[in-house]
Amino acid sequence: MDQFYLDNAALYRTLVKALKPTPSPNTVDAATETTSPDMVVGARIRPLLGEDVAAGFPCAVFPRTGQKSVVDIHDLYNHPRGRPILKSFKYQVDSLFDSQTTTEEIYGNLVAKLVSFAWHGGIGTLFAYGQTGSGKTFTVNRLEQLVAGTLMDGTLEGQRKVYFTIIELAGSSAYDLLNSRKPISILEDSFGVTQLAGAEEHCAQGRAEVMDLIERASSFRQTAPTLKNGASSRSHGICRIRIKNLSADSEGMLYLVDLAGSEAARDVVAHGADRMRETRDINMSLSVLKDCIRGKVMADALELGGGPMSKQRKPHVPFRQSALTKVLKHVFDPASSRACKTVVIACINPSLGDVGPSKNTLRYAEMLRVVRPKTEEIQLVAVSPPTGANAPATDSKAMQGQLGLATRACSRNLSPNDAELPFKKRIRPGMVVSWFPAPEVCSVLGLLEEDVKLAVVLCPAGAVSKPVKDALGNLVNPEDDRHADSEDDSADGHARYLCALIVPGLMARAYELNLWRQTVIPLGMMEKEVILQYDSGTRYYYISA
Ligand SMILES: Nc1ncnc2c1ncn2[C@@H]1O[C@H](COP(=O)(O)OP(=O)(O)OP(=O)(O)O)[C@@H](O)[C@H]1O
Repeated sequence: MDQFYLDNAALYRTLVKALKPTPSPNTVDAATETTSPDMVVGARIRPLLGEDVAAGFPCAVFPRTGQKSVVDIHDLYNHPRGRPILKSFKYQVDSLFDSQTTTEEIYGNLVAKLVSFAWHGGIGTLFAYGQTGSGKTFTVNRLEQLVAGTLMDGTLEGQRKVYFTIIELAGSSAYDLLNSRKPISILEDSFGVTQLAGAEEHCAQGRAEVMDLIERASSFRQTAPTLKNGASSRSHGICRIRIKNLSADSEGMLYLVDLAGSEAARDVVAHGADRMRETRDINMSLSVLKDCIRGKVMADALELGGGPMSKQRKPHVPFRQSALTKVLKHVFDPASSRACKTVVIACINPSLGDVGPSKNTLRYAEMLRVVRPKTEEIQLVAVSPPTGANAPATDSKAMQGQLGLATRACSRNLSPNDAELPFKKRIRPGMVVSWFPAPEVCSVLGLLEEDVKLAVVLCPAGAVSKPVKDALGNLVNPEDDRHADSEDDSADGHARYLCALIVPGLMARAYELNLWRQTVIPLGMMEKEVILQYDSGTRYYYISA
């Protein structure tokens, strides 16, 4: 894929330059959205580094002018019958920091509030998330120093004792970075409190001592180089600061978490089975973290609204499923009555060479924002460049190879010849279609009228000779459908297909497949083929074209 981007870098620049930045009328400004005040999702775009520029990769990530906290990513896709085309993807966060923003400004905007919250007895947590080489360690290291400065310089009101513990989690193992990387254990005591057994807690006496601790921990952080970043962290780094108020006998907590890089599969290919396993573990723990953050924020929102209604399920917060979330039990346990505030900074490498992971990082960031679903709209802008006699020919086979994993995680039919036929002539199992059910069908199926209706084709309805019921006990293929002759019917548009519903996820542009919610859809009700791409980080599908 890198070679494809490099070969087409000049075309990419031309296409991006020709784009007209028209703000979408459907875009919701972050300021007008209803998100949890206790959960802020920011994104930091790092500058293009000398090595990115030297490699020839253009910038692919652009903060949108005129729309606060919206970022566009323009990606280049191979086209089977012409030159590559540009597609644009829009992401919304709560606070966006461009490549000129300093860590000091980010501290002032997002982190200083967490410090004062923890100083007054709350639990503040900061996560830096992002693909490898995107600037997580760069950001967290400096933030640790700034936090330490504030805590130690005496400007905060009152007297506190401040204790530092800095650990590293690699898979299910944990190490004390302030004690020569000695192995420690994560245990739950009989009161249900997570203990870092064996880790030393340092009572900080002054600013210089804390800076020294931070420096020491950072030099012990285990790293193994990836293709992308020569000094990559393949582990989660957690700085825990306990702030004890002796006069009130209470304590606050501040966690600064430098998450392991979400490494792209293509980088792993060059390494061995151990690295594959390591990457799988990291991705798993990041996925559990996402479920915990969302679950906790939603549980808090329900609590504030007077508890779950009779039909609402209490959100599940699976904090016991990974070592990382076990350590952060204070933050996630729904049974905990402690006040929590969380800030996530999604770190982005703006290079076109890293555009896939950047999209994943921003999708993950969007997943963490708990926005009311009714304000969410599908917003995907596909921009086709002009084609002409001078358009370079592309080798579609070579391109499929370059697309590699992305293509396999996609609902697209891999036979390029089929693309010539109208979609109704090439219906196949696994094809995703948009359709337009009548309002009464929507209400039976529990679909909202304003949502885009998607379904995946399973088989011709006539292929199922027995009655089929969905998980709710509803018959989905009545007698008429079972005897339909799909060959003849397809000619006049009367064929019917057994399909499973694809329904909107909890955030904008995300969908989930409900295989258990089946229905029969007549060909005439199908509108067009829709290509979905699966994102393993968020475990949702996204419309790709
Ligand atoms: N805002 C920035 N300004 C200048 N350089 C930056 C910035 N952010 C990151 N860098 C540089 O980018 C490189 C990668 O950054 P860093 O090591 O922090 O990435 P990372 O996301 O922690 O990667 P990994 O997950 O592999 O550990 C480093 O050389 C760092 O100095």
